[in-house]
Amino acid sequence: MSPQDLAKRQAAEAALAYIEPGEVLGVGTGSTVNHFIDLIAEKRLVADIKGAVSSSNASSERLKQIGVPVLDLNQTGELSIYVDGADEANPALQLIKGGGAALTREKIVAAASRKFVCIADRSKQVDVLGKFPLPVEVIPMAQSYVGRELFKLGGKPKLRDGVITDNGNVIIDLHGVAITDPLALETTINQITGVVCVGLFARRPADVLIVGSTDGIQTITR
Ligand SMILES: O=C[C@H](O)[C@H](O)[C@H](O)COP(=O)(O)O
Repeated sequence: MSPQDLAKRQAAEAALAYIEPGEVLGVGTGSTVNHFIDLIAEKRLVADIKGAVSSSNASSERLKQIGVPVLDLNQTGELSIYVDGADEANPALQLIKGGGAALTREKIVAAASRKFVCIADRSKQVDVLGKFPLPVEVIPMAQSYVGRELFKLGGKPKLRDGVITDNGNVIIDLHGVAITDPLALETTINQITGVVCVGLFARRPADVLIVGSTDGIQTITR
């Protein structure tokens, strides 16, 4: 396992402590979350979990494989805990997410959860968000229009080739914008017609960030 992968696994392992027995768990998407799902099985915690609401078809499949029932958010009500990774996190625990194209469902599950526990390796920590291209999920017929509107914001919008989201939409990645005011940019992009969701989690940041590294675990709480 690479040092980065090991760091992701360490963060994922620390997040197991947030699982509330008998509760429905929110589960995100990505390689760090895959460690979290695998660890639930390895540490024999499956029976503790009533079920999970998942943010992607990929995570749903992985959860079912280890025997965790995947539930419909419309049937569960508010969730106590949501565990997910991130592409970037700033000191206010605002995030860029969507490198795996799951941003919309991730934002929905995060919004419907009381506590959002974000797990990451140290490479994801930044002072200013925006080195990682900002993913925007867009209704396919609006992709050219939205691209032109995003261009006006000063960055370089690029269609993510060959990617269709679980919701049947496309992803435009906005490159080269240093996000000094995440709340304002989230609002601006949300208001572009044809945008389904922007992968900027400023209005709903993480509540806890667990960072894994070769030096060990660091837990940051908002
Ligand atoms: O759409 C994907 C998600 O936002 C992921 O949580 C994010 O891309 C981080 O993924 P990873 O854990 O693979 O670095």
